[in-house]
Amino acid sequence: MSLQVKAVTQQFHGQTILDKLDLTFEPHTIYGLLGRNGAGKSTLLNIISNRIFASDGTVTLDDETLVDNDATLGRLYLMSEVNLYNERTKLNKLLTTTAQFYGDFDQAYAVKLAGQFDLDLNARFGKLSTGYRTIFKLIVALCVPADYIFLDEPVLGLDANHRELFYQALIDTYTERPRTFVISTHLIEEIANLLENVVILDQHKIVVSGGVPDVLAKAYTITGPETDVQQYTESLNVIGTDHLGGITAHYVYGDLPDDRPIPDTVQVEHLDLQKLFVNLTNATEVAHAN
Ligand SMILES: Nc1ncnc2c1ncn2[C@@H]1O[C@H](COP(=O)(O)OP(=O)(O)OP(=O)(O)O)[C@@H](O)[C@H]1O
Repeated sequence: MSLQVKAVTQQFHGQTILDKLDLTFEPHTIYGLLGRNGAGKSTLLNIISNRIFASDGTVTLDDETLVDNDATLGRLYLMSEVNLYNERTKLNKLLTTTAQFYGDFDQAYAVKLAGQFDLDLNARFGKLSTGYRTIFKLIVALCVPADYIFLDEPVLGLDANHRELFYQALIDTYTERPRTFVISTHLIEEIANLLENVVILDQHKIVVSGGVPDVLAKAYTITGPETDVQQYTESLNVIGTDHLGGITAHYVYGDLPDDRPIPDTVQVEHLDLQKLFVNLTNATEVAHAN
């Protein structure tokens, strides 16, 4: 069972936004979908959940197409910025309607989460603040019985306390009922510990895709005097550099050579996900690798 994106291309007004993307989302895994503003994350999620049609390529779930296939589409849920709800309808009613649509909707958990977030279910959707609109949509996303849940900017407008509450709820519900979550967010530091896999989009392509530990295992900071650092990182995949006082840092993505000793003056450490992301997607840097 997996969701496969094959050679998906999206063009808007002759401009390529996504260029022949190949991706597999495995069951029961939490993914981070990362990319700079305008990288095409929402476009990809909208294509996967059949809200827009790709210019080319296919998306399948267990080898079944998602286009005009309600049974397969029902196994997917996309929570996004778009408000699908009638402003005048009360939240209670919206939950009941959703429960009628999705047979196994976890109404009890929805009510419990609403309590934790201090969300009044008697309120009308249109009366909610930006943050509470997001909270309501998140609650629905965490309670639908879909196998693949796509969360596009799930913490938009949420204060720090509510973000913490959401991350905890995500872990709780995932532990209780494993399924796949694909989370698109710019708050990388906050979410890094939750992610099992990461996909990074840049320049219309996937530049990183894999398990977070595997990806970070080959992400390095090499620091020391400039000439020594330069000598050591020569011909390696240097994705960024920094200079602080007399110290130079080269950020490297890829395996380090076995046959090149690390000079005593040079320190090798691992990068965290955010630093790796920033360097990989920095427009001034050209070296990319998988
Ligand atoms: N319906 C559309 N018509 C024309 N261009 C579009 C359309 N939807 C998206 N785009 C363009 O496609 C590009 C990617 O947009 P998208 O919203 O997918 O990026 P994103 O990675 O989600 O960005 P952000 O992090 O800023 O939300 C942008 O340049 C955007 O202007």
